[in-house]
Amino acid sequence: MDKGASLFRFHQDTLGYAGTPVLRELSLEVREGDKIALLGESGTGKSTLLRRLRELRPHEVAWCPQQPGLVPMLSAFHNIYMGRLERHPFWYNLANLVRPLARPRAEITELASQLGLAGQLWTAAERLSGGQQGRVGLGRALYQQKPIFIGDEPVSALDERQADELLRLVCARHRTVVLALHNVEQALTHCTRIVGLRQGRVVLDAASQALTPDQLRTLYRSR
Ligand SMILES: Nc1ncnc2c1ncn2[C@@H]1O[C@H](COP(=O)(O)OP(=O)(O)OP(=O)(O)O)[C@@H](O)[C@H]1O
Repeated sequence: MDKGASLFRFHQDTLGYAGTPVLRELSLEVREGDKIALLGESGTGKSTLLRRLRELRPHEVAWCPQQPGLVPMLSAFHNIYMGRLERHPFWYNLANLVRPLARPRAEITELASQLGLAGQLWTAAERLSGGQQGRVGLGRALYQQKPIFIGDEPVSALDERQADELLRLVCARHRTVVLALHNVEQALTHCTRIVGLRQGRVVLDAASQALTPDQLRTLYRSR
């Protein structure tokens, strides 16, 4: 299969915060068509890398952060709609806030049913369960309709069946996907490439088909 165009390329780079390095000697290339799972212990730098990817191509990235950051008083519908706020003029967004317009209403109703949120579309975010809030956050990222999906543990609040369904949806709707995950089976099932981090360094970068869950679990073993 042809390799897609290069989207992100790091060569011996350091990523971190205000002079504090988190990822060291980072060499990594992400190409169009990649479906990458980032694995590694908590605190090893997965979110730091994902944030950097988003900063590098802000207009092409559908961003699903670890904390969905929903507006508590607004409905699931309106929180999902916020994924496209910037695409519309102020008056359109205001009109849609007061009385949802036909087009976004149809689009978001359809998306909400794929997310298993059909019955919660008009419920305020603050009245949803943690898993439902996570799905609204995911819906907002999907509604952005950008070619690259970057998700920071986007299904961590969901049960296995829902997580599998939604990861399938994410991968079907985006050519390029980079996800921080903790579940090695989910990573191998849904992603074609695994990047493993340990103590701020890339220690694994291989095709999923060449790997087993046990090999991936070693990323979480203390040495
Ligand atoms: N905004 C920030 N300012 C300074 N340091 C930060 C900031 N965000 C994260 N860090 C530090 O960077 C390191 C890596 O954090 P990061 O969130 O990238 O890890 P992670 O692998 O995504 O962890 P988790 O699986 O728990 O989400 C940690 O030591 C963390 O304290």
